[in-house]
Amino acid sequence: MASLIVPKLTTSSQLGYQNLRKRHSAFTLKKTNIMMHVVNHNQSQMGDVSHGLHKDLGSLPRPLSISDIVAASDNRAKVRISYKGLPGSFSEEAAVKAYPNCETVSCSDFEEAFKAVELWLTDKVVLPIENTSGGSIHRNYDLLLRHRLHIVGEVQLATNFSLLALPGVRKEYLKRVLSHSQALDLSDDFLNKLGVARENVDDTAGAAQIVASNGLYDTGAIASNRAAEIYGLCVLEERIQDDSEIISRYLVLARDPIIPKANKPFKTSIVFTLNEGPGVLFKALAVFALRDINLSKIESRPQRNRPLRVVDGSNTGTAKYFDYLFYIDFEASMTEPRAQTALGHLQEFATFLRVLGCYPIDSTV
Ligand SMILES: O=C(O)C(=O)C[C@]1(C(=O)O)C=C[C@@H](O)C=C1
Repeated sequence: MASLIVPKLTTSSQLGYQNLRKRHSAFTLKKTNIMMHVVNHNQSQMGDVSHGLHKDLGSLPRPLSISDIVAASDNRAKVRISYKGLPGSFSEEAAVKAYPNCETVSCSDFEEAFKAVELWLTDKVVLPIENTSGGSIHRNYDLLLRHRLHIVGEVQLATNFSLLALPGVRKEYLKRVLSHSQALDLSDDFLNKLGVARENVDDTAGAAQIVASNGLYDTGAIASNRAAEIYGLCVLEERIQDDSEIISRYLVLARDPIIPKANKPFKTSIVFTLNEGPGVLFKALAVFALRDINLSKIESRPQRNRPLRVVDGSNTGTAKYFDYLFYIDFEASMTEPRAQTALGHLQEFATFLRVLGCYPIDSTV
């Protein structure tokens, strides 16, 4: 029987995590506040010691504790959200859609964006997980398991790509186009007709930023209209993607899970492993069907730390099977008895089971 893993809160004394980009002054300021809190606290304690131990102990500053940090973050007016990319990227737009008054914190990769939450530098991280044209972003499924954050929300966003260039540049001047690899792939027909070279960069907004800051008159960028505004580029053509409509789905993760409410439809995401055998996956899926619980997504990923399972069959000899992790999203809240019994049932034969989060369904685009 699998044990249900209740993820632990990850805290750290590494508040001086230095690698995050400091483009947002508000973020740097807040970060400095936390740092200063720690530094001031230590300095005043040292001052007391140097003047002898005559002071009333009650008046000495208390050591900083986790509750101070929690209180500090609760008092902040704005939620801080880390994301991979530059301002103007689609991930940032997803963060703003979910939390319109948030402070967004740009990070150079997903690991950094996750670490920012784990080190209490930001409150949440936004992670693209799938889109209707490109499918699942597999690497990001792996991140869900590698980190101990909880999914607290999902965001669906219409993703429309535009061709951007410096003011005065016309399409026929362009020799190459920069963008995120997926944005280039999903605009394949348009780029073929344009007959330009393609170059991958980290994110769509990064492409716009490179064109603008280097004054590249022969280079276009595929990015959003918002990125055009931010980096002072012109929109040469809108909605250049091959599929007329692309919807991207992002997950929002935080250190603590949320308590599901009854007034909204909720979804639960889980990951589990199974033993080899006939019909085991069928049985796993049946625990939901039996309780009339709709599954909205199923994904499998290799178990990278143990990719092959060796099974010794008495008649068939030794066999090696690929070993998988199964990720499932089902449309029920963890507060519902049918969801709890379904997971209890699954635990009877799953070899590992973890609830990644329970969160309100986003049905808006
Ligand atoms: O490059 C960006 O703007 C991103 O945010 C990356 C992102 C996304 O996460 O939505 C953008 C568009 C692509 O379709 C794939 C990835």
